[in-house]
Amino acid sequence: MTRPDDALSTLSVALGERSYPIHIGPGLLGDPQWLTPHLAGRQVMVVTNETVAPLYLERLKAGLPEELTVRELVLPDGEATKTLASVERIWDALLEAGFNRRCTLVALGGGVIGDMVGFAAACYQRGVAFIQVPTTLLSQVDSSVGGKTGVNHPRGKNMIGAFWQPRAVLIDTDTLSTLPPRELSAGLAEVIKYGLIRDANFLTWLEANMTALRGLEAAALTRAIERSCSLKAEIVAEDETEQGVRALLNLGHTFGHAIETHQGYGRWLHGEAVGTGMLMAAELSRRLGWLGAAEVRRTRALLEAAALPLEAPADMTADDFLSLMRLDKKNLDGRLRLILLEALGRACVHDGTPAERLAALLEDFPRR
Ligand SMILES: NC(=O)c1ccc[n+]([C@@H]2O[C@H](COP(=O)([O-])OP(=O)(O)OC[C@H]3O[C@@H](n4cnc5c(N)ncnc54)[C@H](O)[C@@H]3O)[C@@H](O)[C@H]2O)c1
Ligand SMILES: O=C(O)C(=O)C[C@@H](O)[C@H](O)[C@H](O)COP(=O)(O)O
Ligand SMILES: [Zn+2]
Repeated sequence: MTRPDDALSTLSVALGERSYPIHIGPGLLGDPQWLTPHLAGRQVMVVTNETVAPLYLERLKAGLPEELTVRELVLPDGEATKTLASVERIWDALLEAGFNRRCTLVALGGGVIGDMVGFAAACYQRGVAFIQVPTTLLSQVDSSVGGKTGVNHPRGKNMIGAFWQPRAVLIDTDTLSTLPPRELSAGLAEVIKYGLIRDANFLTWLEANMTALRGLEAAALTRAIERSCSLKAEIVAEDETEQGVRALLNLGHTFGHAIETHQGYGRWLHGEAVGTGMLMAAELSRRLGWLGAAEVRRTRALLEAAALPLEAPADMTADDFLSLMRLDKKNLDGRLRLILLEALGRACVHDGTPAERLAALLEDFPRR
């Protein structure tokens, strides 16, 4: 039986009283039935950015009942704006509107907006409700789910933040029609991540469907979003605050965050840096004797098919990598903790990588 193209699906992030739904499908934005049940009270602040506002803000507002007090805040675009100063603008707007503890923040946009709005909600009057309405592939498959919120610091990525879960995640797959190809590829990096860490069958499916995904074919995109969200929801339900298994979602991120920070936030997209970082992790796993050369070639081919960069930045030395990687939040007691691959579809946390093996990888890994 084939699934109709306009079918909606709902997943759940199981966190007891704080459990929430992830609704996935086309046409969700303007339809009041999805947003309204999750509002905490009558005050709603929609936060978005200058790129997304002209595309989707009116559509979202059309789905809100008239009797609500609705305010909007349109922030500048870009990873470089993921700062405490931008979050202060959200708090200023809430105070200026006289919003109280029963207000709801709605994050309409990609992961930058989602992370900042979630953090603003976590702190405003010690915590108010928020809803994620992700509009990039990356935010639909990853950042909108799981409650990691926060901002960057000039010295390190996502260094300031809080765990704060949304009330709901509303994924309108129609929004992907306006996404630039480079952003689509960045999102595919996090999709590939799920296959690499936890689902070898999904990885095989991605290999067979990469052309359809890059061609924005609705059925393929929906399946990739559903599988990604389902894997993430499972992990978050098991380990909300990253005491154990959740760290696997960081595959490629120790290298990737170092690239993003070194290059100045925004020159490399998060997904691009993570894609290259995953290849670095796969190659290190091979050098430690866990992966075979053929498995690294498979990983590289899939990243290449997703049009992701396969080389590290030319101006980044091994020492640049190491000094930034030492700041990573996963490290404990001065030991670097890396997510490595024991097989395609199975990842582990490793804190015993010999320093000389890591240094050699960082020296040898191709640059462009
Ligand atoms: N909290 C988490 O668990 C988590 C997970 C992964 C990534 N992140 C964070 O997410 C951020 C990256 O998110 P991102 O890739 O969505 O980047 P982004 O938010 O910068 O969005 C990418 C670009 O696409 C534009 N855009 C958004 N929706 C669009 C649409 N439908 N059509 C056209 N353009 C659109 C945005 O304005 C922006 O220019 C990073 O800061 C990363 O650290 C967080
Ligand atoms: O949800 C998680 O857990 C992740 O690690 C998902 C990552 O894709 C995401 O980039 C996250 O923001 C990284 O978090 P950090 O704690 O390494 O900053
Ligand atoms: Zn990520």
